[in-house]
Amino acid sequence: MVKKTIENIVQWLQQSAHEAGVNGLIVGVSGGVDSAVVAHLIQRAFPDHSLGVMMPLNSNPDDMKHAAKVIESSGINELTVDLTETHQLMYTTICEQLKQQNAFNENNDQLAGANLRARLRMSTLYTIAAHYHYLVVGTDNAAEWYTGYFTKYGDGGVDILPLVEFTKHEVRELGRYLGVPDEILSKKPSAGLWEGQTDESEMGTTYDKIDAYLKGEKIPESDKEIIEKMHGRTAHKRDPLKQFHRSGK
Ligand SMILES: Nc1ncnc2c1ncn2[C@@H]1O[C@H](COP(=O)(O)OP(=O)(O)OC[C@H]2O[C@@H]([n+]3cccc(C(=O)O)c3)[C@H](O)[C@@H]2O)[C@@H](O)[C@H]1O
Ligand SMILES: Nc1ncnc2c1ncn2[C@@H]1O[C@H](COP(=O)(O)OP(=O)(O)OP(=O)(O)O)[C@@H](O)[C@H]1O
Ligand SMILES: [Mg+2]
Repeated sequence: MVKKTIENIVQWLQQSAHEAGVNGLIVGVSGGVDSAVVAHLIQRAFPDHSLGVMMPLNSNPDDMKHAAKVIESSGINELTVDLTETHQLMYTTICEQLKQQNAFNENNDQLAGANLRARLRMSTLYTIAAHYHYLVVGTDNAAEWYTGYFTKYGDGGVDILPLVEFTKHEVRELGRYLGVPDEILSKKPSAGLWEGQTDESEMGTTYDKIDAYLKGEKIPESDKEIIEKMHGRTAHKRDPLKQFHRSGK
């Protein structure tokens, strides 16, 4: 069953690239399980034309060690671009201007800086992809997609999304079959956007609950409320065309 699913995704990746007329595929490799699975899948689809990019940015050294393990376990080609200085320079330059205008908002500082990280990674991937003539592959799974737990035009700014129908549990199953190292399969999901961040503590619910809810199973009312609130608030991320002004002319 998992074998067939993987064959289908690999075929779909090959077809997507051929239809787009590109030579191969690229993904950001964070040391987390979602990008680990995507790295293994794109390597299977394009053994000689797949690239994993590690983009440390004040990153937890363990995450970058895990990312290096994924490069090894998948056999994907690798590139590293350290974005620490770029981010610092860009964010402080912007904040200096905001402070001069009295518009710097302390409450939104952490999230604004965090989302800039995700958007710098997106820009880096597209710049590299243009040189290689590759498509940018995203890593969002069904739980992240439904809850909108990603940065619009950051990690959400991609060309194709092979895992968008799979729950977090299913992504781990795919990873186990593909040979993703155990320590990556069992680690706590984190966006790594600030120190100590974990997805579940930020969201206030768990992937197990979101997965169960997406499968139509019963979950506590309080978790359902959190999930539906996130879903509603992030509709604009899943369908940006909805935000276009239409005059009817
Ligand atoms: N109704 C509406 N119509 C059109 N646009 C709307 C809108 N409401 C907000 N917006 C726009 O959207 C922006 C908010 O969305 P966005 O910029 O995405 O930011 P936001 O959703 O506030 O934050 C991103 C979330 O995703 C998490 N994340 C990010 C990256 C990676 C991962 C991970 O799991 O690895 C997780 C991150 O920790 C955070 O909780 C607003 O600033 C506004 O510009
Ligand atoms: N340091 C990084 N280097 C390269 N890519 C990164 C880095 N941090 C995040 N990304 C990209 O952003 C994506 C979104 O991060 P996310 O945390 O949702 O996925 P993950 O780290 O692969 O898995 P998990 O959700 O289990 O942590 C990653 O899959 C990866 O493609
Ligand atoms: Mg992560």
